[in-house]
Amino acid sequence: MRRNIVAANWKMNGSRELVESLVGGVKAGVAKLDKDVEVVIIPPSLYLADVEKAVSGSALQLGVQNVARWESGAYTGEVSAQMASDVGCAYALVGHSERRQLFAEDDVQVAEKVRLILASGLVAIICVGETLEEREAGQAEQVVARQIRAALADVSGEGWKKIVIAYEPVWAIGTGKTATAVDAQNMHANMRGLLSELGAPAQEISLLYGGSVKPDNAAELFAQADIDGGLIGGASLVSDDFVRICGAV
Ligand SMILES: O=C[C@H](O)COP(=O)(O)O
Repeated sequence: MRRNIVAANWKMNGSRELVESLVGGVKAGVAKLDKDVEVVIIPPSLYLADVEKAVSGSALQLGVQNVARWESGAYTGEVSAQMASDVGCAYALVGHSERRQLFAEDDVQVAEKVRLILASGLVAIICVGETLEEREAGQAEQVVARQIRAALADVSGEGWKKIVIAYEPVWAIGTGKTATAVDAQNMHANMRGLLSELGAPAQEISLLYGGSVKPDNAAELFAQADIDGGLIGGASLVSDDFVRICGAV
């Protein structure tokens, strides 16, 4: 179902102390917002239980940053989609550019993970986006379309209700450079067009923007017709900033 979503990807940051201070602040701040927005906290897996405790009694949702390509078994260090669901997650990130670049996660693996995420009843937040070289070579749309087609290869029917796509230009992640609102909107409109082509209920799917979203640029980005919220990295680690971003929806 299409809805406004703001998700906090803590990446490999955090501690029990941070969980307490940050989630407490976000919980209180978001409760005061008069906004129709689903707020998702995506901490490192080790802190999921702590965050779950901290968000209890609020509407904040929980997500996992990555899941394994396998259901269960001898895969030391991995965490399955089913486990994420078991400990209270509602969302799973998949295909983040850091996973693609640093952990060689390719389109085939992303599709496998999407299948397992949906089979476990979680919503998949599928991350897509081009590098600076790809953008400068005029291939941004092509790259994003390839990533989306691959990730959604096995999705159909009810599965579409569990799909969210986050467009994150790689050159904008953690760099302070953001796509202009117009460029981001154009890409999101293309993505929605592609979803229609693929037989998805495109108007019902939430599309997020990520990449250096801050309190001072969030409102303009979120005001675009095809941008339904954001995937926030650095600014999600500062409670006031993150709450202001949630309020910008
Ligand atoms: O998952 C979040 C994105 O990678 C954006 O990170 P950032 O807000 O630090 O640029």
